[in-house]
Amino acid sequence: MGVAPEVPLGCSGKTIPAIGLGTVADPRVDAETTKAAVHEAIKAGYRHFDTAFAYGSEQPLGEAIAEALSLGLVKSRDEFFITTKLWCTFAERDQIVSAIKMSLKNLQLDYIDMYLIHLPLRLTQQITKTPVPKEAIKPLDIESVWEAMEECQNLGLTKGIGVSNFSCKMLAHLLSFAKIPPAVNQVELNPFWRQKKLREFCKEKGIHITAYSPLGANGTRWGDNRIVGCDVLNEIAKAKGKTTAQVSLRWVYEQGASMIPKSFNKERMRQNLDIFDWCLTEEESHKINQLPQRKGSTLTSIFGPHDFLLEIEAELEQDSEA
Ligand SMILES: NC(=O)C1=CN([C@@H]2O[C@H](COP(=O)(O)OP(=O)(O)OC[C@H]3O[C@@H](n4cnc5c(N)ncnc54)[C@H](OP(=O)(O)O)[C@@H]3O)[C@@H](O)[C@H]2O)C=CC1
Ligand SMILES: O=C[C@H](O)[C@@H](O)[C@@H](O)[C@H](O)C(=O)O
Repeated sequence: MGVAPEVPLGCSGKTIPAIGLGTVADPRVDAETTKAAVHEAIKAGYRHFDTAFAYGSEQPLGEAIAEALSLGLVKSRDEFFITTKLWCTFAERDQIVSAIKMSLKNLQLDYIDMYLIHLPLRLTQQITKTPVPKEAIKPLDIESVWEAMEECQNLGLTKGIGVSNFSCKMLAHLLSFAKIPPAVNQVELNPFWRQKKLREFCKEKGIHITAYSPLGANGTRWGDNRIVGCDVLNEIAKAKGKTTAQVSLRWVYEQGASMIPKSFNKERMRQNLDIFDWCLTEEESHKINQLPQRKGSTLTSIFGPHDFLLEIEAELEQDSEA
């Protein structure tokens, strides 16, 4: 296995590597660059990778995995933990099994480890430009969509199923009818978006949280340097001989979540793995827990300022209240 410890996947008895590599580059990069970054990450010890149909990174990730297996860098497919996501244009009962099969083909895999509903909404058309027209954004028929997600797991196309960007309220509704409960909710989680309510709810219900944008998406269009440039985190980092990025990732790990920081830079991807043999003191955690809350990526910034999206955002924001 890789160098990252495994953390429990809720109460399932299964585990997930505590850290994985995110694969969305912004600005977007070509497939060869993504493939080369994944190759470097595998050499550094990463075994958990996060992708999505929408990212366009499934194919280069699949190629890098196939190459690592054929070179003997990794002995068996089972050593990897691969998450991918159902895109909103396929979020309908009768399209989901073919959507996962498409992702499997892109990834050159027989099964996925974790298949997530990417967002709590459906799109009736591909996004060609933003803002997306209001009439193209529809609510998710979660009961029938989840039934198809369960079918994916029952068919052996994925080992686990879960969701992404779901609120406590959405999860409670899902749990009320799910035959297979969601194993994961992948959400933004970092020292500036601490998701206290959501973390407590998920802990109680046995739903594992995976943190996206654990570094505040530094340098991307949907993020900024509020984490890597934060004086409080910087002070803690200096005292420990670490970087602010490492302090942020360590804080996420100490909340029991797994995380998927993206770095396509050889040194930084290695730096991000080096967070497991030291810890934050109570005082340091206390300081972090006082930082002002500010969410990075929002649905309205991706799709446009539509009322339905504003309602979802308001619901998601309640879950990060202190
Ligand atoms: N489910 C969802 O809706 C979402 C999922 N995601 C997933 O989560 C992943 C990670 O989230 P993302 O939003 O990309 O943001 P991150 O918080 O992981 O930040 C990534 C940015 O930080 C930089 N960076 C990485 N390591 C360091 C470091 N040690 N010091 C300073 N800067 C660093 C990277 O640049 P560089 O490469 O140059 O190092 C990159 O620009 C995505 O790639 C994607 O897989 C993301 C958003 C939404
Ligand atoms: O086209 C839209 C994009 O795929 C967007 O929804 C995602 O990139 C999301 O921000 C994520 O990173 O998961």
